[in-house]
Amino acid sequence: MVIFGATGDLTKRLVMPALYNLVRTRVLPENFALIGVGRTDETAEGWRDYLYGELKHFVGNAASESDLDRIDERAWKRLADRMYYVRGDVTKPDLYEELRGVLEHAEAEHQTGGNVIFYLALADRLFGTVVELLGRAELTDQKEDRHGVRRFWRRVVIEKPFGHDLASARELNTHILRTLQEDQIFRIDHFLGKDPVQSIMAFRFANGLFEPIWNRDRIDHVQITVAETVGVEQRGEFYEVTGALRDMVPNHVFSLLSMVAMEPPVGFDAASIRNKKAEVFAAMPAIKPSAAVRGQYGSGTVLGKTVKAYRQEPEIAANSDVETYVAMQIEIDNWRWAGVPFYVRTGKHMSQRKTEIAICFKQAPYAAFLDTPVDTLRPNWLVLDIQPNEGISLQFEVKRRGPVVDLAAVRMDFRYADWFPKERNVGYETLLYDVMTGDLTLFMRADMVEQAWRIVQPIIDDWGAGKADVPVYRSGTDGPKAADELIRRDGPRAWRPVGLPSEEAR
Ligand SMILES: NC(=O)C1=CN([C@@H]2O[C@H](COP(=O)(O)OP(=O)(O)OC[C@H]3O[C@@H](n4cnc5c(N)ncnc54)[C@H](OP(=O)(O)O)[C@@H]3O)[C@@H](O)[C@H]2O)C=CC1
Ligand SMILES: O=C1O[C@H](COP(=O)(O)O)[C@@H](O)[C@H](O)[C@H]1O
Repeated sequence: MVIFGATGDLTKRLVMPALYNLVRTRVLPENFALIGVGRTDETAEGWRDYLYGELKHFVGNAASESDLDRIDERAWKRLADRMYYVRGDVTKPDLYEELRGVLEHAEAEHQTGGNVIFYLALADRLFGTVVELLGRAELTDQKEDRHGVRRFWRRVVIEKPFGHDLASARELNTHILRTLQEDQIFRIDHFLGKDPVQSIMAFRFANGLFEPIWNRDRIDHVQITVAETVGVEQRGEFYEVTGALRDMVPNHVFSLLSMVAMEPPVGFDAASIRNKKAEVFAAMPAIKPSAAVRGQYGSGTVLGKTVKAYRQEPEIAANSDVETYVAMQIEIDNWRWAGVPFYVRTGKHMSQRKTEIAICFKQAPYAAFLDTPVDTLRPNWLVLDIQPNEGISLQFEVKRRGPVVDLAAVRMDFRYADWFPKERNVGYETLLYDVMTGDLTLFMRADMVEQAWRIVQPIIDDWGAGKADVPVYRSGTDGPKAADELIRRDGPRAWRPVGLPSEEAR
């Protein structure tokens, strides 16, 4: 594997810890090598030492507190012994000649068989250039024998954001497809590496119970929430040209939505699953600006800590109108979902970190209980908790104990932690493993990325026109008031509270 961007944040935070975990659990075979590329004047030894120092902070989800600082030295050594560093500028063709030499050395030394993953942990403006230069140096050519059987493969992992809008995403696809075949391209979305997200398909399609009610007959609406407590942190420069909509919606939020909304695939191969997800995107009309709301965090208190307003953060313009919160109503025009609104929202500096998909079922049509008007019955909620709690819960009505009929909403909970031992993983392990095995299921195809941008393009255009001020919401709250009005427009609906622990959220 060649990591372009070896000295960057993503490499230390996610890619290296995931590789280390794959080595530690012996998923990664011995015949591999890792080549880091960066502009920093560094040696292989210096690069290894730096990453070793960072590993303990990011290796994640330790089974117990005492495991947090503990690194399996033998596993680390297996990895470190196979690490190389190449200093160079990815926009300069000579780098790729030097890289070829190191790849040949690694192949001879570690019997890699010629298979190479190029991981583009770089700013998105460099994606097209790097792929083009890899191609010109013939490093993306795959070798087949005279019977057409592949002797070795070359794959490219591309980070997000994949484009800034529909036009740039199309342009980038056209650019990289001049060099690569679609099945060499792994457009990564780390939300799909999260176990509870992958589990959505198992929940829907491995149980006979839910699918018959998973449609417009029984479902009133769906809410998807990706609430964060973090602010823009040190990423001001990136965020000022990105904002919450581009950063989260056409990628992470739509990935969650497609898992919930897709039809059952005919098989569990990549093509079948990606086709079904692509059909969902194709059925989603472009979102009208009137169905979207944005906000920007002001100062406030998040988890007991006083925080600054977005406009006071480093590298942020004092008059910035970039959104840190977005909520919207989405339609899916197909047989299953016609008339069922999907409300999605995501924001920074909200009251609590919580990602959940909540499915609200239609209320019972009539109350058979004396003195219980039908409008006091609560709807059933099925909630898929993605993070930080991982689980699934179902809310329903029961009768309280006692002589009178008095109804109460209760919940049946499944928690991953109660059933399965906690694993030390950072979420990228599955995705990297899938790249190694050539499984494209969890990666976005060119047409899917373009559809996603098509759907949000009218909002990008409208907000980019700077016609209106961005409403400010207080940090530590659940977003701007306009979002509450958005969900109330078509019926007596309300957002589920973010601020309460999910155990209490009703
Ligand atoms: N950080 C994160 O948590 C996440 C990041 N991403 C995506 O991953 C990608 C990388 O992000 P991140 O790691 O945060 O960015 P950083 O700015 O931290 O790192 C950028 C890396 O690119 C290298 N680089 C930049 N220009 C060149 C060049 N011309 N030639 C060679 N190397 C170059 C830098 O090398 P040097 O410093 O040595 O110059 C550095 O290693 C982005 O697309 C981002 O959107 C996606 C999800 C999460
Ligand atoms: O890609 C991104 O995702 C993170 C949220 O990911 P999580 O796994 O920590 O929930 C988000 O903070 C960041 O802005 C965005 O670029």
